[in-house]
Amino acid sequence: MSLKFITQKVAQAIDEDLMSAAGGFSVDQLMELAGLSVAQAVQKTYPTQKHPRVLICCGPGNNGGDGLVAARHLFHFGYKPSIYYPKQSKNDLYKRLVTQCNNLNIPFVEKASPKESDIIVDAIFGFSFSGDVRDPFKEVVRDLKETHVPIVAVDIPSGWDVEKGDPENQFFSPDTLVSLTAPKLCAQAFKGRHFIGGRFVPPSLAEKFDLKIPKYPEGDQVVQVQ
Ligand SMILES: NC(=O)C1=CN([C@@H]2O[C@H](COP(=O)(O)OP(=O)(O)OC[C@H]3O[C@@H](n4cnc5c(N)ncnc54)[C@H](O)[C@@H]3O)[C@@H](O)[C@H]2O)[C@@H](O)CC1
Ligand SMILES: [K+]
Repeated sequence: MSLKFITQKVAQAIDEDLMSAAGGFSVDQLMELAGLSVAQAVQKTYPTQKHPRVLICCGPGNNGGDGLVAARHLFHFGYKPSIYYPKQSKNDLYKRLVTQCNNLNIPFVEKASPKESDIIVDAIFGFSFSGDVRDPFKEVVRDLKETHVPIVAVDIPSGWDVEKGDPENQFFSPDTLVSLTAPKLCAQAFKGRHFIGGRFVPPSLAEKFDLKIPKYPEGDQVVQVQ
């Protein structure tokens, strides 16, 4: 089945539609399902016994929120997550997600150390990223290019232009990408393992934006498309 790759504007419009009065969703709900998708993609690809230590790098927006949710699910799946979250949001939703992780004794680390992990989840930037990477994220994005630890990117590989991707290979290319709702244009050039997640799109919305949502197997929250 062919996929529909969407622009940054369309990704934002879908998000707004889902959370409009007509769409009826809250951001918490969507983030919960997005984070669960990411955790499932990790669990399907990197078994707990072989890859217990997961470093989750979280950015300041909703992509980072997906990472916090994924950390909690990964803990319950039997992994040993740790979280690098250098620019913590003061928004109530994020504070609650941090509390939930604290209650599981998931450590928040001062520095992202790829060497001390078996998998890295890149939840730094999503579809609202633009321009050049600014601090405090320059160093971690650079470190991710140098590591050989497998990286699972949430929605967009951080640093990549949402539409143009990374034509000059300036940034890391993840082993696995979990596109939420629908892949963005940058994913057209992606050659690695590719999942679609975020199983919350009603058929009417898929039709409105002409999305080609692949068939999810049974109760799975992700479907592998490449
Ligand atoms: N509709 C969907 O499919 C859903 C999307 N969700 C997630 O939400 C993401 C989008 O979230 P947001 O719109 O909050 O945005 P992002 O999480 O993409 O990032 C926005 C944040 O990054 C900062 N930023 C942008 N460019 C930067 C740069 N060059 N250097 C440093 N910082 C920069 C902004 O100041 C802002 O704080 C998606 O990619 C996805 O992961 C889910 O949480 C819920 C459902
Ligand atoms: K990301």
